[in-house]
Amino acid sequence: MRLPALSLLSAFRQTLVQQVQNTSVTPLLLKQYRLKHSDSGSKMFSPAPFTKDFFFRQLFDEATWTYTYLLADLNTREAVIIDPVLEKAKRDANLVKDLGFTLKYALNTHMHADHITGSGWLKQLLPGSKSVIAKASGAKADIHIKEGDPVTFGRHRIDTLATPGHTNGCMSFVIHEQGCIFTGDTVLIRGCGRTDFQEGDPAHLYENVHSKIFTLPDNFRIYPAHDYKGLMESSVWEEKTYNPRLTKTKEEFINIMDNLNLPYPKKIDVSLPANRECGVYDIPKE
Ligand SMILES: N[C@@H](CCC(=O)N[C@@H](CSS)C(=O)NCC(=O)O)C(=O)O
Repeated sequence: MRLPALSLLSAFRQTLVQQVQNTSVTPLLLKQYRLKHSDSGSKMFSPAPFTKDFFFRQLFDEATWTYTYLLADLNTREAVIIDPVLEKAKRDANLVKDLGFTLKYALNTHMHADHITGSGWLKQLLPGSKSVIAKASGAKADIHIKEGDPVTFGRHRIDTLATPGHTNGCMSFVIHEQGCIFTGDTVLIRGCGRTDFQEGDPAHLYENVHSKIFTLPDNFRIYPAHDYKGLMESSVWEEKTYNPRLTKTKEEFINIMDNLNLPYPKKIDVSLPANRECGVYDIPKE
């Protein structure tokens, strides 16, 4: 009897697994073999490569554990920066200059409570750049956006998603072609933004994540605004599988979020008033 090609392939794999099991191969090797040859393995390890004309740099503020992202079109040299931090504005401006980029926009995923945005000062350091934030945030900026308003730099396009829950004005920025999303504080790696101040609403956060972020392809990279454990990126698949909060039911999630009992961010009293003014309030003189 002739076996169809697919059955032959799976019979071959089965034999291989049996052979591996019968030898002294360690369980780790077996696990790696299974991951490599299963769907979940490829989903986990195969983010789409960035295109050659796309520049990506993750930057870090060690005082507040904030990630800032500098993106650029390598042909036109137009750049955008996502979630810059005031104290790092000079570093970021110097990097933009060193690389021969022109900063078009300083984007904020939301009105941060733990640090002052660098967008106001960057506008002064890099004249011509404009600050951007969601209208729903209530913060001042040169450009107010809502869901669906595209943000472009060179030929690249950021699609904007409204993902309120941590704050009313939270947005996530997707670049479909590069297979990545910048989630701000909406999805953190194995966590999510707290919902106990500003306009926090755990039900909204949960619904927005499940309907707008977890519906993206599994291999999309997730870049958050913070990580407190040293992790740098995740993927839609990883967070759908391992996020200890967002994998729960909505009711369980609300219960978790209502009982986090986290201390308030140390800089909340200076950050919120400054960020309402786009971070131009109390700019360091140096
Ligand atoms: N200790 C930090 C603040 C830590 C914190 O509250 N982070 C926020 C995002 S910044 S408002 C958050 O949502 N955390 C979620 C979590 O589960 O930790 C400081 O003092 O700045």
